[in-house]
Order: sequence, then C-alpha cells, then structure tokens
Amino acid sequence: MTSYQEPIFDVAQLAHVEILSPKLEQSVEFFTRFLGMEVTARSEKSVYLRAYEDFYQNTLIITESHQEGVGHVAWRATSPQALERRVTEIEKTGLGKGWIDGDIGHGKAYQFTNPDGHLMEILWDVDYYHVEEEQRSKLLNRPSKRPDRGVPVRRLDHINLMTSNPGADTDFMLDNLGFRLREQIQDNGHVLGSWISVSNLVHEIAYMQEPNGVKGKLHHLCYWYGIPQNLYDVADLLKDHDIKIEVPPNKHGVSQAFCMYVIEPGGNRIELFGDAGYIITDPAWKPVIWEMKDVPGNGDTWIGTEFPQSWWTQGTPLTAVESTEVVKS
Ligand SMILES: O=C/C=C/C=C(\O)C(=O)O
Ligand SMILES: [Fe+2]
Repeated sequence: MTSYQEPIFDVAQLAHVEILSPKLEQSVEFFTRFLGMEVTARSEKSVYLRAYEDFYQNTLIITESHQEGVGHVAWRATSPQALERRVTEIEKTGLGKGWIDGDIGHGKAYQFTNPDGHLMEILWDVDYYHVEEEQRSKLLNRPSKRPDRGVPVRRLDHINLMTSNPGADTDFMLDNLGFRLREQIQDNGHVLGSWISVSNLVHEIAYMQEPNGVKGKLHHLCYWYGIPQNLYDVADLLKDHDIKIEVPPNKHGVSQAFCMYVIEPGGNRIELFGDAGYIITDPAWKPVIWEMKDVPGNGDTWIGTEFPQSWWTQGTPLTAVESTEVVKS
C-alpha cells in the first residue's frame, strides 16, 4: 500500500484572524462588553484581543480601515520543521509573499495568499497569554478567570471566507497545507461551499461562493461557547443593545453545529457556536457532498428559522448584489 496518499499533519490550528473595521472602538466594545473578550495590546491602528480560554496572547486583531472585511488569517504549524516544509510547498505555487518578522503575539511568519487573494500567514513562534495573579483561575486548565461581563466566548473557532472560486481555494488549502475536505455544497459539479479542517473539527476554515465573483471577502468569523444555552443568553443581551441578529440560535445541517449570526458594529458577520457539531476521527473520512437544491432547510438550517438571502449573498466589504441565483437555486 505504498501508493496510499498519507495526510499532511503540518498545520495545527487557526492561530488568529485580523478583521477590518471603519468603527474600530465600537467593534472593540462589541467584543469586550458583550462577548467578554480582553484587550491584550494596542498599536497605532490595531487592537489585539483574546477570549478567556484562548491560550495565546491574542486570537483577534481589529484594525481600523475605511471599509469592513478581513485583514489576514494566521495558521500555526505543528513544528518549526513543519513550517519550513509548508513554506517550501507554498513557494512552488507562486502565491508566496515572503517572511515578516512577526507582530504583537507572534514571531516570524511566512505570508501568502490563497488563489482568491485573501492574505494568510503561517508561523510557529507564538506568545502565550501571561495571566496576572488576580486573573488566575482555580480551574487549572483555564488560562484566566471567566470574565464578569457580557456572555463571554471561550475560544476562537473558525473563519468562513467568501470567494469568487471556492473550488480553487479549497484545492489550494488541501494540496499545500494538508487540509482535509469534510463537507461540500455543489451545484451541478460547481463548488459553492467547502468546509475543511486539519483537526477533528469539521472546519477551521470554510469557503463560500461570492454571488457576483467579487474576490477576497469575509463571510464570517466564529467564536465558540460550547454551551447551547449561552446562545440564548447572548441573543437576549445583543437584542436589548440593538446589535443586529441575522440568524437566531439555530442548528446547522452542515457541521451540525449549534450557531447564530450577528453583525458587529463595524459591519462584519460574527458567528457564535453553542456547540461545534460532530467530531471526525476517521483518517479516511469521505467528504459529505450536498447538492445545492437539497441545502435550503436542511444544510444551512437543520432546526431553526430559514436563512435570509443576505446570509447567502452578503459578505464584507459590502458590495452590490445583482444576481443571487448563482448561490441559491
Ligand atoms: O449551508 C451552510 C452551512 C454552513 C455552516 C457553517 O457556516 C458552519 O458550520 O459554521
Ligand atoms: Fe461558520
């Protein structure tokens, strides 16, 4: 069986995500006041944050920008050697941009783009969060006390990018970074959505079709609670404080996650997970393929309200939506 294509275990996890906001301080307040996240650093145009069970110095960077959207997505390799192996493969694609010295919270990183142009980086050296004594938790596997504000999210979960060509981006991540395809939505052979992971989760990243072929957009960023009730608590809180709830608490078909979607003050869609869905341990997992005609009412929402058209057509930065039949038959 020497011909068996072995998995590549060189990428460990989603390390952090940078989002862009034209309302920096209002976006920061959303994540700190309502989602209980902590600001761990500030630079001239960016604010660095973590959730209380994120072990790294930060998992979210919010950067002031004239328009909303995604800044960059950062992956942590499984070792310094794995980092070098992945950089070698990425450089062969011609999409490599080169090394940077690092940023607040991490050391040198190799920057690249996926085919649609989303900026990414891969790294090994990270700074762990340093907890001050008064914030140390008696729960030894928890890096800091549960915050006493809002309904605090526990950790970063995944990112979903909107792209002109989900199939090309999916193949890039599978071929060069060792992601495995877990679920996919197709429309007569055209890839409309992919959920891919390097772990037992269904996805650390997902790609979805941008209906008008606009490149480089964000669909959503997701933080995890792991407790379904928390979604009803945070939905109640956000509704009372006039944060737009696009999709109320709901069980996804794809991934089987218990989710909800809100729009943070900067305009970006944020997903909150009450449960991350099913876990994959089969090394030879066969991707679940959905035909788009079977998705509405089953793949998007298994239990809960129908997904609004905006969920299928709008990413950030917001651009005009002329046609939508591409996405939803
Ligand atoms: O049909 C679409 C299902 C989407 C699922 C997710 O975005 C998710 O699992 O986070
Ligand atoms: Fe998601």
